[in-house]
Amino acid sequence: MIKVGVFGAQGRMGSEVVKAVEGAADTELVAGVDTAEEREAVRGADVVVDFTHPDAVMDNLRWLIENRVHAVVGTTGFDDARLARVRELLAANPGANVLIAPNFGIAAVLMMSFAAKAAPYFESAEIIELHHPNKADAPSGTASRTAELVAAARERAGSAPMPDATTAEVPGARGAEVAGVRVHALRITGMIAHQEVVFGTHGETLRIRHDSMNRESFMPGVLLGVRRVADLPDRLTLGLEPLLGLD
Ligand SMILES: NC(=O)c1ccc[n+]([C@@H]2O[C@H](COP(=O)([O-])OP(=O)(O)OC[C@H]3O[C@@H](n4cnc5c(N)ncnc54)[C@H](O)[C@@H]3O)[C@@H](O)[C@H]2O)c1
Ligand SMILES: O=C(O)C1=N[C@H](C(=O)O)CCC1
Repeated sequence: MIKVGVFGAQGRMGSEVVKAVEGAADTELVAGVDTAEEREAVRGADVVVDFTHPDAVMDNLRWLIENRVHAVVGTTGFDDARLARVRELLAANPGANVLIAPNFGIAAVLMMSFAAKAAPYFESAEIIELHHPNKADAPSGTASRTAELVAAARERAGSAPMPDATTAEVPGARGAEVAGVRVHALRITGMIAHQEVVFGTHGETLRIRHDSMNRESFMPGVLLGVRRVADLPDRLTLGLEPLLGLD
């Protein structure tokens, strides 16, 4: 039995994780912790899953790493500075591995992988992400990672800069730029998590779309992370790709 704790247990994702951990045959819930509750409640857990808030996750990670508890992190908002801090904490404290994935949906991971594969074949690539309006961060972690993967694939292929004649712009009309790729974030009541990567070249376009219809959709990926995090070859793993044989 893998002993699991959940940070953000009262939240939209955390409450699904609690159900998934309780429902799986090989995992056992030690405790769910939410705001203002004591992290000590998860002591004894082999793995803690964090779906909290970008403002909370770094201190949670520090606590887990210092206490040698493996971490499976779905909370978004990671940038290079945050990742450098996590590496620093891991270097100073033996014992715990960390898996941070911006999206635990298996189909979402495939969508990112397919987008990276397609990227060198098109002049233009832009990303539209659509989420529920309670989301704190924009653009989404998934969109940022997709932009980075697309940019890296284009760079490896020696792609020319994307054409764009815009000289007059209402601020924001062309979206945000992440690794040189335009990202457009929509916040729409009734939606959960959706993304379309739009590619174009002369006479042809390709749109790669992913839709999460509910939050259960993330649970197979979360449980995969819980089962594998302790044995991952690197102390810090980014994305579910290596666990799916995709990188
Ligand atoms: N990686 C993925 O597949 C994936 C999927 C969905 C959401 N997310 C991300 O997960 C995060 C949470 O999303 P959500 O929709 O569940 O949000 P939510 O607001 O519904 O839930 C977050 C919960 O965390 C709690 N919380 C805040 N600070 C805390 C702390 N210090 N300790 C313990 N609990 C704390 C809040 O009270 C809340 O109950 C966001 O960053 C979101 O982008 C990632
Ligand atoms: O609901 C959210 O918030 C989600 N966040 C992740 C992101 O930022 O990419 C994944 C999808 C759901």
